[in-house]
Amino acid sequence: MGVQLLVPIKPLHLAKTRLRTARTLPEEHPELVTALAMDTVLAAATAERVREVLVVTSDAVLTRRFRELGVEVLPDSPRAGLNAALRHGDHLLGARGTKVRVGALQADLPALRGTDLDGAIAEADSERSYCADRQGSGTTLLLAAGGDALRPGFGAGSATAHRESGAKALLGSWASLRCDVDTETDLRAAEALGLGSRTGELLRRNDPKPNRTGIGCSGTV
Ligand SMILES: Nc1nc2c(ncn2[C@@H]2O[C@H](COP(=O)(O)OP(=O)(O)OP(=O)(O)O)[C@@H](O)[C@H]2O)c(=O)[nH]1
Ligand SMILES: C=C(OP(=O)(O)O)C(=O)O
Repeated sequence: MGVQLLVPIKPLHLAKTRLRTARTLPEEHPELVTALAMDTVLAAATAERVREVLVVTSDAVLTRRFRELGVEVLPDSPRAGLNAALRHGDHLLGARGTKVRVGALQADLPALRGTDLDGAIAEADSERSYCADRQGSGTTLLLAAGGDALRPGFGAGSATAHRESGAKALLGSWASLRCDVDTETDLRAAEALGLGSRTGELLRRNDPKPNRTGIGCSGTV
């Protein structure tokens, strides 16, 4: 049957404000956010237990870029906020009559492996379930039970919120599914696991670090 995964992404000019890494130039930040999300979505699409991956966004550039890749994009909720965006996506699928089993996947999992996602979906069985991030506080994946509503509780401390709302904690190791990237430290952790090609290429292009001073920075000095 397979899961329909909603991947919410903020407008590029608002996204990933904590991820001001010195490894990309400020003007490259939208490209970094896009690369993280594309690596996430393309990896998720390789999972055998995933039927389709749908991006939820109001950003015109992201909409065009994902559609060019053949990924369906749902319009964001008129009401701001991550949980509203997810409820809106869930509602749109229900209204179409195409809803099977919905899940929400964070858009910042650039080391994701389809096999880890398959492992989590298998462990969830048919129950409403969540996978916490590597710190144990956030949530990287939330799966609804069967054709039920998703009931997302994302935000600070969402792992606890999801557990307290009755969702089952998924306990497998799945390092690539738990490694969401909010900070430079997270980006290094994802890199150690192996980044997807888009994020990896963007960072490699900038190694050694971007030269903001105009003073030579390659080779020895
Ligand atoms: N479609 C949509 N996605 C959202 C919205 N708010 C947050 N998201 C997405 O939800 C995910 C989790 O949000 P955060 O981890 O807080 O990411 P962020 O807000 O981009 O990062 P910071 O600015 O560093 O807090 C990210 O993929 C966001 O792009 C929203 O209003 N609409
Ligand atoms: C919104 C969340 O993401 P993050 O921890 O990445 O901010 C969450 O985990 O619920």
